[in-house]
Amino acid sequence: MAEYNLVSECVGLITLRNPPVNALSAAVRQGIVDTVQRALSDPNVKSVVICGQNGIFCGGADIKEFGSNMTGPPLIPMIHAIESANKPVVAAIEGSALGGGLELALGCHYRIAHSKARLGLPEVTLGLLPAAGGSQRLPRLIGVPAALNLITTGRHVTAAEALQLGIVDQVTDHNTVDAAVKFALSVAGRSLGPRRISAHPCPQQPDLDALFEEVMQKVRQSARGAIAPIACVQAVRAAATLPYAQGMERERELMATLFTSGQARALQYCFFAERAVGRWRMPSGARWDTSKPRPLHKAAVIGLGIMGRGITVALAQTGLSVIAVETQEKQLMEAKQAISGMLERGAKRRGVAPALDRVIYSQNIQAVADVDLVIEAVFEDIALKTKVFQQLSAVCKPGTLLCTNTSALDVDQLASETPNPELVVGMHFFAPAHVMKLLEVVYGPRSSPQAVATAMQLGKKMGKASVAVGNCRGFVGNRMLKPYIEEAFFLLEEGATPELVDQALEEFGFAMGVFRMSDLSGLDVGWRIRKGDGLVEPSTASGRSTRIRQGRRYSPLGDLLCEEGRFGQKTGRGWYQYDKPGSRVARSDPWLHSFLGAYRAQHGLVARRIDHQEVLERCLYALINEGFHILDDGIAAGPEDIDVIYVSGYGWPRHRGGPMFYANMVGLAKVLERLEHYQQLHPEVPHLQPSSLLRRLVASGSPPIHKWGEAIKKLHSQL
Ligand SMILES: C[C@H](O)[C@H](C)C(=O)SCCNC(=O)CCNC(=O)[C@H](O)C(C)(C)COP(=O)([O-])OP(=O)([O-])OC[C@H]1O[C@@H](n2cnc3c(N)ncnc32)[C@H](O)[C@@H]1OP(=O)([O-])[O-]
Repeated sequence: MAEYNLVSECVGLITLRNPPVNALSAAVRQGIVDTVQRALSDPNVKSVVICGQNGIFCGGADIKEFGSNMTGPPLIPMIHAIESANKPVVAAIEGSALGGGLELALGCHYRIAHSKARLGLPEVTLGLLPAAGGSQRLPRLIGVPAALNLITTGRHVTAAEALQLGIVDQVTDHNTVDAAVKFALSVAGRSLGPRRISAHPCPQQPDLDALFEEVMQKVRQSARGAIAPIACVQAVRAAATLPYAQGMERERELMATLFTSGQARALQYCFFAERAVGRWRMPSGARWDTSKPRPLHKAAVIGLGIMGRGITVALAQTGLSVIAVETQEKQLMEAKQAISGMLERGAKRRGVAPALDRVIYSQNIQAVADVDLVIEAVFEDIALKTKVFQQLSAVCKPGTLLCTNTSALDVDQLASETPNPELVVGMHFFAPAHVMKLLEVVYGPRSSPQAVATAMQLGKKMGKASVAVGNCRGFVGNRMLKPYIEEAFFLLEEGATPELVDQALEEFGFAMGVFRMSDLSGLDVGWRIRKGDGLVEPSTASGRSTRIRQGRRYSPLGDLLCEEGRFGQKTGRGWYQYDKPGSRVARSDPWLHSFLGAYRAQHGLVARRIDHQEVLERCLYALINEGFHILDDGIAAGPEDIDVIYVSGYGWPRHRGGPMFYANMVGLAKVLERLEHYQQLHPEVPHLQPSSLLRRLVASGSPPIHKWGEAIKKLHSQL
């Protein structure tokens, strides 16, 4: 809907009305066509202002309409009508002007933005490109390099940067609509030819071919198989090399290749999934809109190792004052330096003053007596964490929320060490904690809805993708990672190499394959956990280590490498070799290949040819199958929770939607059939046994992902 008013006697004011972001739905588009027509045909009107209600200009095309037949007036002629108008049209930009919203503003003759506004063409993040003239008008307005950067990254720019780039004509700290109306009055009657961007020639670039070649190479590399960024470069190239009308035709052709693509559906699914996980529910029925978070003024972090330092920075950047506790003096001093450095760098990036005084350091746990929330981040040892929780229960004021950053230990066991288990939740951060987007908020059977609500709200304030999950071994992310890693080990036993497995996964879209990732995080981390589980056995006299443990197939390959001191990057040797300890460039290691050969010979294993398809099926379907178990256990509220966890914390390629969405795309029957196939070949591998939920979904005709709810009685999915 678009509302029309005559203001200041001769300015037609058009207000977009479609809460919450004034998306350009069919009704809004019709409203704009009608109101622009009305303004242009009203002789009293000398100029026009377009604005959005509720302090937001326009969030772009209505993404919810993409899945259905589009009705209503198309965007391109609507914007052309504005650009070719014979009266000046001024866009009053508050809040956001994104995608079709910015394209609408680029069709206007002038743009006035509030200093807090954000502008951008983020279509590439939805698997699309700016298809309402944005890929043709923006390069003409701000030049090819700047337009290429905005369109291929989809990043939002501040009003200040938009002014500097030439996207907007004026920035105001005051009422934007008033400023726009005043501006519109001042330009009434001026010639509009020079203000029609589509008529501008595209600023020529010296050596245009070289520029596009360089950008295309960079984009192909970072895209990791995503097709939209490539199409974005091709669309801007059309703007730089073709007349406007032909460029628009090229934009339309390229958009047609993207609009119905699986990648676009995956990326738009991620967009809505990231918003759905904020509307969390617990098996008890407690939910986001019935549980009031507790106000937080002061927080504390116990243990200032790598994780504790990152968590302290993330907390301080929300505006909270933080007590950072580390009992070891040397560790405390080093932490203080590291944290100050991270705060300064973060502040510089955000153009704000570093909040160094917001963090108070102490060696004494007594210092946290009056905080509202504590996050414990000490070494991953149950005995040590138990002691800390007992100390906190004695020191903290009544009602203080006690959170643990454990990545695998039992949150409810820690809760039972305190007089108020309802105040205990897990807040599982990912390294580096002030950078990584994902936060698993882990509730135990006794965690109160208020504790979960408070942790989820704090996660949102920290800019995290916060997902509420139930307490179980490895929670969601690490629990699914286990079968994925085990399958990778088994593939090595059967003839694969780390290079082959990693290449298959990286071509699929992962930033890093499982073995390069293992070298980065350190092989000793998993070794310590396997030791804790009683899985690691000393090599037998014959040097042959058993490959069945606790009744199932087990590959000791990782243990054997650790026994050799090969912990990965940190020791310069792991599944790959590195120039020196700490360097990051992985190179094939002949030692590792001969070690694998010897290992197979020792165990009477005959290497066979393994292709990328098998690597993907075994590693990804094992992980997905565990996802179905997690849904059936009610540990994750819905497939979107699992997918947001994997996309924002485990490097699952966003243009593949996430493990559960991918399974839906591949076809549940296919996933089931392949799991059954591999389970027959490897009966001693329980995680290949298809989950009963997967069987139920296939038996009920493989319903689309948003309908999985019915099959999972416990599910409280929202899609
Ligand atoms: C032709 C043209 O070239 C092409 C093809 C296009 O134009 S493609 C479209 C391009 N536009 C975008 O990529 C911008 C997408 N939106 C955003 O980035 C953000 O929303 C925001 C504008 C910066 C506000 O952030 P927020 O944090 O204040 O609120 P929110 O929680 O995010 O959103 C609040 C609610 O609004 C919903 N919503 C937001 N933008 C929407 C959109 N464009 N269409 C439909 N719904 C939208 C969202 O799902 C949520 O719903 P619910 O969960 O409450 O039910």
